[in-house]
Amino acid sequence: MISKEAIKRGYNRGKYVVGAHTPPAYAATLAQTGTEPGLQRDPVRVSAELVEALRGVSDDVLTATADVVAWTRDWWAGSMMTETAGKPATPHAAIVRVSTVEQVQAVMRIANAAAMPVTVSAGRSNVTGAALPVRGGIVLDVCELNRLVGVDRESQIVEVEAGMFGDVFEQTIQGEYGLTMGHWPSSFGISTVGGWVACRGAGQLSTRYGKIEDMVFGMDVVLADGSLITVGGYSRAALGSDLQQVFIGSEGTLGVIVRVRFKLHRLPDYGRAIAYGFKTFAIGLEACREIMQRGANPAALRLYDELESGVQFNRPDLNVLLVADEGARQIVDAVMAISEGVCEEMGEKLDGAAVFERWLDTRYLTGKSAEGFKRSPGFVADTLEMSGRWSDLPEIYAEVVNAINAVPGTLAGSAHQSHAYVDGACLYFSLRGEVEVEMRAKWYRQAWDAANAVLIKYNAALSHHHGVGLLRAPYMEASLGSGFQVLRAIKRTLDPQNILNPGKLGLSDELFYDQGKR
Ligand SMILES: Cc1cc2nc3c(=O)[nH]c(=O)nc-3n(C[C@H](O)[C@H](O)[C@H](O)COP(=O)(O)OP(=O)(O)OC[C@H]3O[C@@H](n4cnc5c(N)ncnc54)[C@H](O)[C@@H]3O)c2cc1C
Repeated sequence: MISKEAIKRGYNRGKYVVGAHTPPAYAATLAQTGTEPGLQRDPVRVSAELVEALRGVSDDVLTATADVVAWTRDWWAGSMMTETAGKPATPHAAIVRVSTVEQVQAVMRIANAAAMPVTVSAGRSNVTGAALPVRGGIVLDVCELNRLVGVDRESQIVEVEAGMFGDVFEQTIQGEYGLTMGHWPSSFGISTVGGWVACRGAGQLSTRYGKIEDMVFGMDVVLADGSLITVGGYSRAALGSDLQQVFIGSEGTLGVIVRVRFKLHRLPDYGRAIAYGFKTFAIGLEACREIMQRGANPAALRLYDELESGVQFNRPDLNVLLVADEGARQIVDAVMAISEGVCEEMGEKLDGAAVFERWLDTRYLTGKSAEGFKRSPGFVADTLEMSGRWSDLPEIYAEVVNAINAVPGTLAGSAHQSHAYVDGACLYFSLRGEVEVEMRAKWYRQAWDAANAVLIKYNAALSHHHGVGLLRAPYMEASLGSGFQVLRAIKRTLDPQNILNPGKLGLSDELFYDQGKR
């Protein structure tokens, strides 16, 4: 019912590009293309000879600066700040477009032989700079690698190529098979299924259907040397470490995901929603914890702090909680009975139908973190989603909001709880600042440094679903501690020349190329 509704109402009121990258709003305001890179270091140029070789094995190769700027633009605030200041993030690269697995393999063989960096690019809806070719080289665009391979109806498993966009994917499995994956990120129309896996994403109904790492049954990956491997493929297994999980969330640094097999669910017709208000965010969190720990898992369990409750539901006096579920009637009714029982003990009943309708109507509009604030040239808005234990979350909420608000130039920090588990939850913070245009990057980094210092202190996960990219790279070693060396070792083994998306996940951007060996 909530899943059906997403397709029925459409993404961003239909204002987006279907089946290809949708540019962020600021792109329409740019008068001209700069050529000096804002975020590239010593970019590797692709020689004319190599371009010819790539043309021979792909559908298209684009090298004109204006094309490269347009085809590497993403949704990260960092890219926006540099490009609107006259320096596009990554103007030097060759965009190589492919539509078959064999082409991906052929491109990787050529790149591997030349020790040429390759950055996989899909919907480019990431908000971390993850798909920016910071060392130049090849940008491998997989958006045309987008066929639905087939469905095993009995096992409810779909096989799909990585570049299919989320709206097309769900429309197809709902319309043709009466199934849903239940993965509903706020970017579902502008992101691809491969991008979901590569970033370890989460959808709005994750409390019932799980996060993307719970949904992948198996997948095929092309490695740095062009070889094709298959990982996963079992309901559960005891075959040593789970190799599939190594590639989920690897952000294009370990291989190119080319085909994914996902678990599906029957498309529900039944759903219900309730809403309650709480005096403090901490009490609201307590209610969420109780609901989860009493065994209920409503598809959406979302608690908004006062600032966001004011903007979203016109209730700045309360912390509004929406509990919504879909599925078999008996299960949904039981989940709602448990949830209602908890909320009655701690909160004030609100008009559930009105809160639910407002959420359904606005949840897929882009630019929500800026809502309620006046935009100006010096205005920057961004979001920070993390996860922590229930026992730490009230302090984390208060300390992160205080830390953001203490940075000069901040307009406001706020948060909602967006994904809940038995042991903890994801808090999704919004940060907005307004400073002199040339001070935006400084304000931005100070705000992120301040918030991450709190998260590292509590040993919380710095990201719950947006991933690392360039944005969180500086904090990765401090966050993962002694485990970080394992990530480095895996990277060295799978990609000894460091050609796959160098400089991301906090890993080195040093190339074999730099050592004068080519
Ligand atoms: C308005 C908005 C709302 C958002 N809401 C959510 C949300 O609710 N939940 C959520 O999880 N995220 C959300 N995001 C973030 C973003 O949409 C996700 O990270 C998404 O999964 C990225 O997919 P993409 O196809 O756009 O990938 P890209 O941005 O093109 O790439 C992201 C990273 O994945 C790598 N990659 C992409 N495809 C492959 C592949 N086939 N093989 C190997 N590596 C690959 C790239 O190299 C890059 O490192 C939101 C973003 C926006 C702009």
